[in-house]
Amino acid sequence: MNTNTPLLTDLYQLTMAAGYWKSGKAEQEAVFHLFFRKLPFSGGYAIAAGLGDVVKWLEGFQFGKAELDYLATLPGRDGKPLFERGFLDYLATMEWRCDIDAIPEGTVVFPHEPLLRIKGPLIQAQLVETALLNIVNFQTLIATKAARVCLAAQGEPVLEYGLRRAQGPDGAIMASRAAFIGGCVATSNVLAGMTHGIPVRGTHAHSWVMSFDSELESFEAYAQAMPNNCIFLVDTYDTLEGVKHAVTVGKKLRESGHELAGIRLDSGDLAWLSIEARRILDEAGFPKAAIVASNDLDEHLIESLKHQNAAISVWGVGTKLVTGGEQAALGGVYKLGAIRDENGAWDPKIKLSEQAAKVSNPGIQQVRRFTLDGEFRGDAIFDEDHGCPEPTHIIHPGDVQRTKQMPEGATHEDLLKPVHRAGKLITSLPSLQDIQSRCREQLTHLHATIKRLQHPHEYPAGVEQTLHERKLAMIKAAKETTP
Ligand SMILES: Nc1ncnc2c1ncn2[C@@H]1O[C@H](COP(=O)(O)OP(=O)(O)OP(=O)(O)O)[C@@H](O)[C@H]1O
Ligand SMILES: O=P(O)(O)OC[C@H]1O[C@H](OP(=O)(O)OP(=O)(O)O)[C@H](O)[C@@H]1O
Ligand SMILES: O=C(O)c1cccnc1
Repeated sequence: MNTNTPLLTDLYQLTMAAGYWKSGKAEQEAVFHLFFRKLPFSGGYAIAAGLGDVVKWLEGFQFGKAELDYLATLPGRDGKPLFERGFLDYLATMEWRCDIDAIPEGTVVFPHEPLLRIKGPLIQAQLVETALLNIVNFQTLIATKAARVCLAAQGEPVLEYGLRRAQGPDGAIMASRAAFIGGCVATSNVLAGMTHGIPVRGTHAHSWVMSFDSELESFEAYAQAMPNNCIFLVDTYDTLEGVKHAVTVGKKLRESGHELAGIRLDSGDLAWLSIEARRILDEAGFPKAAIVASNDLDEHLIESLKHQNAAISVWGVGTKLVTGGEQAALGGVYKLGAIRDENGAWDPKIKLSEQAAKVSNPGIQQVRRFTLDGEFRGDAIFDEDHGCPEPTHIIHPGDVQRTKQMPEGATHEDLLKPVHRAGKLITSLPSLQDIQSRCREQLTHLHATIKRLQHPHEYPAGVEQTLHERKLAMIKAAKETTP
């Protein structure tokens, strides 16, 4: 199915677009920000991901004949066409003309920070909301999960095994991409390998063993067929007997000039079995044979197995990685920050809420990150139109009592970088490998307490004080004028 079309959207984006067109607001310049309010997995950080696919999706942002013909068939509540011909003719000539600034993929990010900023004709910036959220929410969720899993594995390789249990074919490809960004070294998903250049790896299933009269016979046949990819799944009948069969075949492999790459454990007590398997392999002269483990793993189980001194050297993680496990979605949102008035001045916009953390930030936002002694020390969300005063004070987005000054002597960097200008890509996008390296490097700048799984320390990310004060004034004014 081709999802590279502007129809990958909610109908209400198109009804609003028709409204903007009809009321003469379509071309009015607006700024939207895409951000999330709450970190996933009760964690201490998230990893930005999805921008590469956003850029690809926007390459297909044209209303072609098929799309327009379909839209022309949609009925309103009275049975007459929902969309006027004039509006559809306008869509037919539409070309993507917005500016995009984005936090590069693989960057550690925090609540309320715009991951994407879209500036351009109101109608266009509005029409892309749903697809951008779909792409960025999912990939940021999975890249974050992968980073957590990989940190728990303490640098040992993590393989992504999720295709069979992912949320559909497209979700699986995006999950493989995001999992690689978060630190997985390879995927079992061959199409993701071809599409994104992710290394592919694989062992064999229980069915292979079961299709032979004995396990030993199955390993021997596999060694004949795949002498350069021998990782035997040893738990079909009796795991430690399976390890011994792997050793028997490993010795024959060696005689033919090949090496036993390892074994895979997929059930039972993975700590005890891995320790026993390691002993058998070492004593038989296979100290380099890897022990791969799989079976419903996630970051918590991996951390527990590490505490139990499991002798696992490669981690195969599927379902809980590619689906997000305990968290099915990242709740990222897309909000209007400002709109240009008739005089050409930016008019900041705010969405009110009873909950402080749900009141949107007004203006044209940028994120400034402060680094001291190689450690990320805090982020300030500020309005680019007003600048970021120094020294910089930030206010906690959900609790105005909590303020913090960014440390003196810290260096700083603005995280949102130009990607599109007037609809054209003006930067070269990094390779997936470079994005993965960035993610790994970024995580080294976070204090260990922010990365721990249980009750992590909260990273200081907040609204710059003068922006906060303007926001308070806008809330007050809005409450006074709202009937
Ligand atoms: N030492 C361990 N400590 C904590 N959890 C473990 C340990 N060993 C295995 N597990 C996990 O316990 C869960 C249950 O594993 P177990 O193999 O007993 O059952 P299972 O998944 O039903 O087995 P099967 O795959 O054969 O159906 C799995 O998620 C597995 O990863
Ligand atoms: O547990 P996950 O993290 O989702 O990892 C993927 C799982 O998929 C396979 O099991 P499956 O029973 O589908 O097939 P197999 O064991 O016969 O290979 C594999 O053995 C893993 O257990
Ligand atoms: O290659 C493997 O071991 C594999 C692939 C997919 C799912 N589970 C295991």
